Amino acid sequence: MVLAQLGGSISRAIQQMSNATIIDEKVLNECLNEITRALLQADVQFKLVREMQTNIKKIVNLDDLAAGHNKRRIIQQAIFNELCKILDPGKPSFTPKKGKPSVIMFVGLQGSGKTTTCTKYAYYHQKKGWKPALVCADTFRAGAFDQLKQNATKAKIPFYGSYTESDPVRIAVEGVETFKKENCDLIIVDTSGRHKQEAALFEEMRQVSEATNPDLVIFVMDSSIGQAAFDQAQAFKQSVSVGAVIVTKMDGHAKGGGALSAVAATKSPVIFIGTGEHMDEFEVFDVKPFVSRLLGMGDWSGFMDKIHEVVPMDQQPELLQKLSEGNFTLRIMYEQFQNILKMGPIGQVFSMLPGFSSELMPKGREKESQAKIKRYMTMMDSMTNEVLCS
Ligand SMILES: Nc1nc2c(ncn2[C@@H]2O[C@H](COP(=O)(O)OP(=O)(O)OP(=O)(O)O)[C@@H](O)[C@H]2O)c(=O)[nH]1
Repeated sequence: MVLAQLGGSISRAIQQMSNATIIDEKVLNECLNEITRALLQADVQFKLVREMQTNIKKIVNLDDLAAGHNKRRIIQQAIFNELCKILDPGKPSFTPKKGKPSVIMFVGLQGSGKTTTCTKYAYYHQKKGWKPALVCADTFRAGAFDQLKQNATKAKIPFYGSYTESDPVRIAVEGVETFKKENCDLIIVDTSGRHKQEAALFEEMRQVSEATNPDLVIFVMDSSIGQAAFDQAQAFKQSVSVGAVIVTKMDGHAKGGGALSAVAATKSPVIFIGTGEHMDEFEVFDVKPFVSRLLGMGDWSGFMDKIHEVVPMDQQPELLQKLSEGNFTLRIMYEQFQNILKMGPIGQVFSMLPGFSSELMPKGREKESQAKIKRYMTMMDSMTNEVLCS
């Protein structure tokens, strides 16, 4: 997973510090230097890393911490808070309201995944009862309209675009008007990919924004973006009022630190992440559970939600009752193994438990573990049948 290596390095630095008998200035500095190195290696912008280090040092004043204070926990919490601060500027993004038309404009660098993400965003809301529509204002890339049309048709979402009109402003305005008349409540405008060096394309984006007056501009960013991330993201923010970020390709193995910098540059929250090429590989983004899992600190609330999702409500009290009576049968064990498999990729589930960073369960090994559990299941299946039949 993206950023897994960074998470692993930070966790190791904290662990090494914990192993020290006394946590003094020297030990803290060593830990922070290690974290700084990891962040820089992962492509996080230098200025951001410096700021983070200064803030942590300000918060963790070892002289002021009375004996008996759990210094390790305080330092770990400070690192956690600083990473959260990068990903969440503290002000929520505009939230569209069902039944009331909202215009959402997608912008970003070339190939960042805008068109794919527009459809994912529309599909996600459509499943929740919204009436979304897609407008293709990308007249720059040949094939952009065809791609959007194909995605929209597959998801049964209405779309608007043109093969002949070359003015994206005109298409965007016409599309938005059309879908407002059709009472669509989420009108999504896809725009061309561009870099800050392309002044004319930036001016064009500004014009589309001015003409359609979007309620929210979403900056779509590829997680593998490197050192140039901060400046590019800042240029977008200065041209149009970016209000939220979606980070794509989180299923890859990119270093991901550039993405952290770019998020900081937009001063806007990450609202979703893309985790694959398919329409439903799209997740709501929550900062705290994400950073918690990244640092191997677990995500108990996410884990409990998963359990509630897979163990049917009516079976939960019965299961607890049996367990409290020490009544743990082969049948219960079998059913619980089945439930674990329903919880999704095993790596994702493990990363919710404290002590497991996603680096410890890389993608390749997830399949291996899932296969092992499946083999246990088959074994358990025949054992259960044998016991029940005898
Ligand atoms: N693995 C993975 N691939 C993705 C994800 N999101 C998009 N892609 C792929 O990234 C490539 C580029 O996506 P597009 O949606 O065409 O990107 P774009 O930003 O619209 O491209 P331009 O219009 O040229 O700027 C495609 O091959 C997508 O399938 C993701 O979350 N994970």
